[in-house]
Parts: sequence; C-alpha cells; structure tokens
Amino acid sequence: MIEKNQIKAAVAAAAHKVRETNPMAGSITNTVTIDFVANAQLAVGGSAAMVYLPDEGEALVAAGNAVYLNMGTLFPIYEQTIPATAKAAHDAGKAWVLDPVGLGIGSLRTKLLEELKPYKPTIVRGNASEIIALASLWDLLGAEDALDRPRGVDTTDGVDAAREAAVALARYTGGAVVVSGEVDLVTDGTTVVRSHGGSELMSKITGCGCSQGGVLAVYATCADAFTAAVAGTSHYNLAGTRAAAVATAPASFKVTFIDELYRATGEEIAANPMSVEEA
Ligand SMILES: Nc1ncnc2c1ncn2[C@@H]1O[C@H](COP(=O)(O)OP(=O)(O)O)[C@@H](O)[C@H]1O
Ligand SMILES: Cc1ncsc1CCOP(=O)(O)O
Ligand SMILES: [Mg+2]
Repeated sequence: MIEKNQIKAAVAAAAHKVRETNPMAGSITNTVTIDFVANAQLAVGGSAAMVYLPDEGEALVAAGNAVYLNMGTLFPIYEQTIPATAKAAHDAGKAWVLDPVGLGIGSLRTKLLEELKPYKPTIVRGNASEIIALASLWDLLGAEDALDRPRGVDTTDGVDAAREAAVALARYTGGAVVVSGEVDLVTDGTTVVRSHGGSELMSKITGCGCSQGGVLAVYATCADAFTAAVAGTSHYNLAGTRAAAVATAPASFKVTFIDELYRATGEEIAANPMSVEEA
C-alpha cells in the first residue's frame, strides 16, 4: 500500500509538470461532450486534439504521450479507429485511458470492448455500473458476481458496489481504475484512494465523467497510472467543490467549474481530501 503523504507529493509534482509542459493528449470521444472534454483538458494545463479516423488516432499516439478513448457515441468508422488507436498506444508503450460509456447498449460497443482487452488500458474511468459491466465482460469477476444487463450512460450502482470490479480490472491491466460517483474510488489493485469533494450538480450536466477521462489522459502524459488517476480525480473534485460554492444551477456551474479547473494550484489539488486503504 502507498502512504498518503507519498501520494500527495506525487500528485502535486504531476500537477506542476502538466502546467509547465502543456502536454497534448489526443481524444477519440463522443459528440455529446467533445467540447467539454477539450475545454477541461485545456483548463488543467494540457492541450487537446479530437479525431475520428483510424490513421489520425495512430498519428495522435505518435505525437503525444497519452490518448483518450471514449465509447459514448459510436460511428461505423470507430470499428477501425478505436482498436487501431489502442493497439498503437499499447505497442508504443504509451498511456491510454478508456471510458467504456454505456457498455451494454447495442452490439458494436460490446464487440469493441472485448477487442480492447489485450491492449490493457493504463487507466479505466467509468461510473460504477460501467466498471462492473467491463470487469464482467472481461471475465474478471466470479460467476456469481458477473452481470450482463443493458444500461444507459448513467449509473444504477453505488461506487462501493464496483470496488471489487475496480480492483480486479487494475490487477488485470497493471494500471489504475477510477470509479466516479459521490466519492470517487481510485485503485491500482493494491491501494485504494477515496477522493472526496465535487458536487451533486456534476451529475446534472452531461460530460463530467467524459471530461474527467480527458483530464486523466492529460495527467497520464506526465505521471504513472496511479498518480495520474489520483491527481486528475483530486483536481476534478476540488474544482467541483469550489464551483458549487459559487454556482447553484447546472449551466452556471459548468462555466464556473471550468474556471476552477484553471485556477487550482498543485498544492491545492494535493490537499483535496482523500482517504487511503488497502485494496
Ligand atoms: N453526487 C456527487 N457528489 C460529488 N461529486 C459527484 C457526484 N456525482 C458525480 N460527481 C463527480 O462527477 C464526475 C463524473 O462522475 P459520474 O457522474 O459518476 O460520471 P458519469 O458522468 O460517467 O456517470 C466525477 O468527478 C464525480 O466525482
Ligand atoms: C448523454 C450521452 N449519450 C451518449 S454519450 C453521452 C455523454 C455521457 O457523458 P457523461 O458520462 O460524462 O455524463
Ligand atoms: Mg460516463
């Protein structure tokens, strides 16, 4: 298990490095939230590039240290783009972040996520239902825990219901897993961090999860999987807490939230409340 002080020091260092280096993390993401993802990546200090085509996904892998793959709205071309980009990242030893949005809707999403298993995402980020569904699809849960039911894009499970699935996924990938919710859970399969903060209003605007994934990819350009996952999640929760102190309804919250992502310093991000336990 990693000690809390060590985690916090690594988080502050990662935040400083992002701000100093303005790293690019390319994305293949959904059309609902593509603008929010790019703006969140810029606000935390990164640089964004959004593409749809297979050779462009591979080009973004070559051009940066991390890419973000989000399954939210699939087009037929993604049958080529998503596996080609994940394979390119895996083969190049570069980081990639997976958000298995809406796993269970339709057959292409399921087929693609099955295909991605050998490319072991550096960070998996999803809500509790998506994390349980992915661990189940990848046969990482005991038969009695395995679930196979279609879902939408919002969770029907609490974060703790996905703890075992998250630990199993992290042990399989060798990377980190973030389960988002009222209190976010982050694990590398050995240590579990619970990151506090944020706001209920984050579930009242679309794209807080998707943009969190984009921010995690920015951090993954500059830090190991677990540090990047804790740092991006802490940064998110701090900005959510601060935005909720100013804005009381969804649209103004979203604008203020992006401002607070921009304002947060490395020390403030590291000081965001967390608890640490063994996996
Ligand atoms: N009730 C809540 N309280 C605090 N933060 C929340 C709450 N609901 C969601 N969040 C935050 O919103 C972000 C997106 O989480 P979530 O809504 O679970 O993802 P998704 O949009 O993929 O379903 C995360 O940073 C999470 O911490
Ligand atoms: C509503 C919706 N439908 C397909 S993707 C998407 C966005 C989901 O965004 P998030 O999971 O971040 O709320
Ligand atoms: Mg989501």
